Amino acid sequence: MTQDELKQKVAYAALDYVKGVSIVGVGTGSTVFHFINGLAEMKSGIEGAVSSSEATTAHLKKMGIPVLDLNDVGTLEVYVDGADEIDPNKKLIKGGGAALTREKIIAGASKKFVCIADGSKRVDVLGKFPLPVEVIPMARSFVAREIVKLGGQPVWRENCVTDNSGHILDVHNLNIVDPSELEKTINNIPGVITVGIFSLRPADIVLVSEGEEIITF
Ligand SMILES: O=C(CO)[C@H](O)[C@H](O)COP(=O)(O)O
Repeated sequence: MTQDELKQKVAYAALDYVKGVSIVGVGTGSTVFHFINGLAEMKSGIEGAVSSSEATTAHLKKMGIPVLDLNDVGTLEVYVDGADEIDPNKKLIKGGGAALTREKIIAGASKKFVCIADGSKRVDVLGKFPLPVEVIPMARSFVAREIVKLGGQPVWRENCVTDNSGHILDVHNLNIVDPSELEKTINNIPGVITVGIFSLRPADIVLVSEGEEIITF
C-alpha cells in the first residue's frame, strides 16, 4: 500500500467514531482530506462540522458539509485529526500543515479526540519531527532567541502565513524529556501563539494503519 492509501484506510476507519454524532470537529492535512471524503459519502445525519483551517473549510464546503462556528456549537462530541508524531501516551506533535492553533482549540473543546495516521507517525519519544511554533510576526526573532536558550534550533518557515496571520518557527534538535513541561514553557514565551506539542490535551484514541491492519490504542 502507498502512504496515501494507508492514510485513506485509517481515515475511513475513523468514520465509526462519528456515527450518531451531529457535529464533528475536523482537523487539517492529507489524512483528514480522506476523512472528509468519507464523511460526505457516509451521509449519516451529520448536521455540520467545525473546521480547523481555511483549507479544511474549503474541502468541507466542496463536499457539501456545512461549516459551523465553534462559538455557536459549544462542546463537541468528537474531533478527528492527524498528527506528525504520536508517542505511546497519545501525546502528539502537530502543525506540519500550519493549522496547529485552531487544531488545539478544537481538540480542547472536544470530549473525544480521535487521532488518525499512517504507521510512519509512531515514535517512542517525541522530537524527531521539527517542532512547529506559531508566533506573532513581530516577535519571531525574539521567540527564536528564547528557543535557542532551551537548546532548540529554530528555522523560520518562510513564505508561510497562517490562517491567524502568524508565522511558523520549526524547531530542530529539541530534547523533549517532559512534553507537558516543554509545552507550558514554550507557550509562556511572549509572542508565542501556540506550540505544536499536544501533551496537556493529548489524543484520546489513536488509529494507525500498518499495512492491512488498523492498530488502535
Ligand atoms: O497537524 C497537522 C496540520 O497542522 C496535520 O494533522 C499533520 O501535519 C499531519 O498531516 P498529514 O495527515 O498530511 O500527514
